[in-house]
Amino acid sequence: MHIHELSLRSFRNYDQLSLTFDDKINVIIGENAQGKTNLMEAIYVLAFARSHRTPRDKELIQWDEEYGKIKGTIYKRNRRFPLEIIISKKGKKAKLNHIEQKRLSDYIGALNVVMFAPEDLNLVKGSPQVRRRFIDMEIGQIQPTYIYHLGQYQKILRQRNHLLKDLQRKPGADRTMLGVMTEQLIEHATTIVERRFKFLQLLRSWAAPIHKGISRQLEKLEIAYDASVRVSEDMNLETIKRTYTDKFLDIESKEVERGTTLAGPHRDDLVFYVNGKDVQTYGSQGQQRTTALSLKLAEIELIHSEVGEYPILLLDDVLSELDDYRQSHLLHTIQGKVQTFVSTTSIDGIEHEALEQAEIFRVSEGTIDIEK
Ligand SMILES: Nc1ncnc2c1ncn2[C@@H]1O[C@H](COP(=O)(O)OP(=O)(O)OP(=O)(O)O)[C@@H](O)[C@H]1O
Repeated sequence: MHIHELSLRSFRNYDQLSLTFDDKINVIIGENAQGKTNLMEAIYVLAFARSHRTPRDKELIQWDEEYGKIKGTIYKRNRRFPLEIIISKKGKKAKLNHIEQKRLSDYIGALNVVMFAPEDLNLVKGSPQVRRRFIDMEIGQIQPTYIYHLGQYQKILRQRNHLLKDLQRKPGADRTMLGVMTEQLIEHATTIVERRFKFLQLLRSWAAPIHKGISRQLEKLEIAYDASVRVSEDMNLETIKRTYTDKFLDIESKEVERGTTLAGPHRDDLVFYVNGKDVQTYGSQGQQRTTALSLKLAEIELIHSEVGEYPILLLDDVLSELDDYRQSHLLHTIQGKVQTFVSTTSIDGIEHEALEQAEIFRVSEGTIDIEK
């Protein structure tokens, strides 16, 4: 799939912008703070109806404006799809084929995007939240109903935590409502966990051979799910549910005492092992980077196998962070098959034949000129 046209209105530092892109490689060059990441972000928001760098949609609207708009035309399975996101101070609207989608889960998934930015190199070293977000975003774009379960789970989790805080103050109060909420929480939690397990199996099957290739056959990558409730990948949904129910019965008093939910997918994590050793603890910076790169490349292949088309790849200022070997591995892998956007302050350090045919866009203070 690829984005053919993109137009922005009052989005970040872009007043008005209209561009058409090459279906292979597009390079966005500019000094710092000119709008490179903002352009990448616009494509990301067009795919996910949310930003990768802020949870506050309002920040996306150009200062002093009432609303911001991103419009794009994408081609997927040789069909043309117009997409549109309108962000106002009151909320946002997502339109697919000019029709507003009431539920974001009906919108997300039309455009598949893989973003690779310097902060993704933190996937291994960073907090569990970074890894949960990674897995959630990826499952969400190939299985939009996952987003629905995740949204419901988070809503019930907030209400349940609120109730647990109340019970913490009045431990003798009636707990009927807590039971009802726990049941609802388990319903969504178990679906989330079961889908994460299935996704992990796929991710592993792609990431392990890719990692082996990048490490010149020297490293074996394994990925484990670190669950806060003792569930395992060989369990079916029924068994996962039973295990969850037992766990929550077990920890009820402790949860009331602490005033918060102590187990569930919001507390789970991923662990990466290279040659049997936990990369987060024992891996060198190079091994951690190779792991992050393998996961990103695996994501591209996984989306291709599930959706039938390659996603769009956004490389935001990340090429210069990779050494020549990893850079060239990445560019070689995507060459000719993945529409890619590369942002950089200078193209000098990036020497690869893939970039020779690229369309070059120069960004300066929120305006873009095309250079051939
Ligand atoms: N809502 C907004 N309205 C107007 N301008 C904004 C808004 N949000 C951010 N900006 C401006 O956008 C610019 C930053 O753009 P961007 O993050 O795309 O930089 P960049 O070109 O990627 O730079 P770097 O190479 O430093 O990452 C800053 O000048 C910032 O003040």
